[in-house]
Amino acid sequence: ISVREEDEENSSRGRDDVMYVERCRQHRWRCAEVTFTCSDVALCQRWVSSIREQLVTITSRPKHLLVYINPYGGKRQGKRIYEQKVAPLFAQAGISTDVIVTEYANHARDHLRTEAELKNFDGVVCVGGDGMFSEIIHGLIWRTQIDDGVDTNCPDETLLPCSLRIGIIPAGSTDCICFATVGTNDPVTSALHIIVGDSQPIDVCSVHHNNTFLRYSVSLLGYGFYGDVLTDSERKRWMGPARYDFSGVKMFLTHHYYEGTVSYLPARGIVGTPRDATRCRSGLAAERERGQICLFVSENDSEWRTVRGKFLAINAASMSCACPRSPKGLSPAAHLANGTTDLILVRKCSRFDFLRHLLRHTSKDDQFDLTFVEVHRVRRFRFTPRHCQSDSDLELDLQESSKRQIFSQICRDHPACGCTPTYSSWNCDGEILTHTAIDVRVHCQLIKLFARGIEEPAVFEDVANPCAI
Ligand SMILES: CCCCCCCCCCCCC/C=C/[C@@H](O)[C@H](COP(=O)(O)O)NC(=O)CCCCC
Ligand SMILES: Nc1ncnc2c1ncn2[C@@H]1O[C@H](COP(=O)(O)OP(=O)(O)O)[C@@H](O)[C@H]1O
Ligand SMILES: [Ca+2]
Repeated sequence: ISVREEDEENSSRGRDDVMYVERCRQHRWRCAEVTFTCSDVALCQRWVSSIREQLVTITSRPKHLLVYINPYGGKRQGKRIYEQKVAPLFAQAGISTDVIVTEYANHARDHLRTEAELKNFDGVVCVGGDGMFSEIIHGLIWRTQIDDGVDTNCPDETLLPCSLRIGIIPAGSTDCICFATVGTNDPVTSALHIIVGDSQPIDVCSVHHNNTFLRYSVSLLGYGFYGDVLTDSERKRWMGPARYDFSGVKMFLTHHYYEGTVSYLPARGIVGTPRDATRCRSGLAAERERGQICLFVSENDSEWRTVRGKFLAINAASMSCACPRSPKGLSPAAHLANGTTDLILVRKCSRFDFLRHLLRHTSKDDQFDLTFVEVHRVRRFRFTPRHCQSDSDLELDLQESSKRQIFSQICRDHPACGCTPTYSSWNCDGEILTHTAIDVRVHCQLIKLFARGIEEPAVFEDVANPCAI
């Protein structure tokens, strides 16, 4: 990280402190320090300047960063986390910063779009949750495309990759993007990945409706269960991150399903499937694989497939979506940068079966090994909700609605009738998208993070010497 020369008064000895990264348990990194002493002061100074020269030659390390802090997300600790845990490390590593504490939603996005002097910086740091990260990528992607005249309303346009890397200091409620790319939600670990200049490309989904751009997504696009949990939880922000647990149980009990048509373009010519036991991990082999995968991407190699039905959840996971609530994620084998998203369709089933599926997100069991769940690795997909139901469907639904009466009391939106609403909304990286009919396309490696993907535990876990956490 850095080297510091110590003055020892009335002593002819030289002394310097070297700060370095030490790996700890569960993917955490810590800043450790070692002191070198030497009887020859001049030799000691040569050590210091030699280490400093070596550090300067590592060009991937950022020197100037633009930092956005969301003071409102998570437990509202973003500012404190940055000032107490991150800023001192940046200062020690000789990184200068411009810090903006946001004053309203979309402040960071709009500042990046219109004001920020991006040429002055080597990267952007986001202090907040997935929603704050979403603001940053919307600003950066927009800025990159506008500079080159790309029409972002056209879903078929090839988007230009953003050159600035983004660092995430987790200070939100789920922080799934940080967890799924670093392996832990720990501000110090994230700061150290930024300091050492890590780089991890990430796929981005564009979401359109009728040739109009709606949003970008990098982690979860979820309709049905996760859309409903998000909508309900936003009304309970005062609860902090616990709002998701409350709304999760509530939406599980209400058991809404939604009818519609999903069409998708299966990913051809890629290594792996969503049912693999292997995981996306950092390292040279994975990097080579990633490079190849994006070279061979072609939508023309595949044919559209269509699935109609009643769904409790339609989830597209462009990364594993691992987070503390679900350590292996919604799609444990999903890759960070292979140009695909894992489309998970959970058909209407009993509450008991849906609970079995949900609980498997939190255990080692396979959440896809159920008759009502299917998963496809895709490059593109569309969803269209069904507007009106046939008479026979209505009759079946009437029979079911009597069973639902007992649960309807807890559903504020539909307190009396026990009916299921026709539409859900999309959960797009934790932001509500009210358009239901959408066209989604994956853009391979559109952005880069100051991260390296999750390291294999065997690489670094020294059981004999775990550092204190
Ligand atoms: C009835 C028991 C339910 C148990 C379900 C456990 C499964 C949890 C899977 C969580 C996947 C989360 C995917 C990540 C989404 C985030 O982008 C989003 C916003 O994050 P942030 O802005 O940092 O808050 N978080 C969510 O949508 C929360 C979903 C929680 C669902 C219980
Ligand atoms: N200063 C602010 N005041 C209010 N909302 C903000 C502010 N800055 C950012 N936001 C918005 O806060 C929302 C939640 O932020 P996020 O970082 O996702 O936290 P959480 O993980 O708790 O949801 C996002 O929609 C983001 O756009
Ligand atoms: Ca959020």
